[in-house]
Amino acid sequence: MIEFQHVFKSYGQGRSILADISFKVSAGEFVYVAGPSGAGKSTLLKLIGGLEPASRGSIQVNGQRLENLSPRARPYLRRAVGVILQDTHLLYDRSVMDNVLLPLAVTGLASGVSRARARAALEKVGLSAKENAPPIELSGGEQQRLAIARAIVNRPAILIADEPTASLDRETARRIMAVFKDFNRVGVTTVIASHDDELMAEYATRAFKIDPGRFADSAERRAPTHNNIVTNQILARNEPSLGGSS
Ligand SMILES: Nc1ncnc2c1ncn2[C@@H]1O[C@H](COP(=O)(O)OP(=O)(O)OP(=O)(O)O)[C@@H](O)[C@H]1O
Repeated sequence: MIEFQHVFKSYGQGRSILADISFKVSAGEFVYVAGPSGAGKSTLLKLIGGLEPASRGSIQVNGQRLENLSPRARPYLRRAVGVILQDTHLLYDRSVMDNVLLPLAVTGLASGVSRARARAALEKVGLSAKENAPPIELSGGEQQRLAIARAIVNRPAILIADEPTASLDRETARRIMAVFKDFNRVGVTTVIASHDDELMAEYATRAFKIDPGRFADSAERRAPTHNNIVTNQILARNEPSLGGSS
């Protein structure tokens, strides 16, 4: 579903943020990416979402190689990967409904179909009652749920989220994670960047730990070579949902 092979990333002429990263995420997994501030978690998510190009190496997402993706294939990638960035980029001068309709605007769906889909997305995140409100009237947790609704309205195969619980209290954070888990249960491959190991351990099936310094991937038993340690740890408590018992 997601495969990185010897991926390097630097911005401009700067140092490598990610160096020789290789990993695979299978369909239906729930992975979280950990690591200290500046380690490159957001960068990793942006590479998966095709929002930043790799400097070297090969990235495959949902069957497509990103390094030679044609401009025509780009919208399909956008639809296959739902993205929730740290700054949710909500449109504060539009309604909740309009925010969720936005990604559907380019799909050519009839407006009735789009509205029905947007309603279904809002229902899934528990925001049906707020569809006419402006996002500014929503709490932090509700705004995060709106960002999730907007990310899943195109029914992506993969959902990536950057620190979606960062500024939320424990109970609200758990509610957000439960929303992600619900989507993951129906097969959406989920990758979340987070500092919150304890919370993530409750939901994720695997942890990638990026440590700027050296590189190793314990699951593949590789010797440390380059700049980043990616400890790839299976979280035994949470079985992958696809093909699993739940
Ligand atoms: N667009 C950019 N241009 C130049 N440098 C960047 C850019 N985006 C990120 N960086 C740099 O890349 C490094 C990794 O940043 P990134 O945001 O990926 O880390 P992070 O692990 O997500 O950090 P945090 O936990 O603080 O969000 C940082 O040194 C950052 O300054």
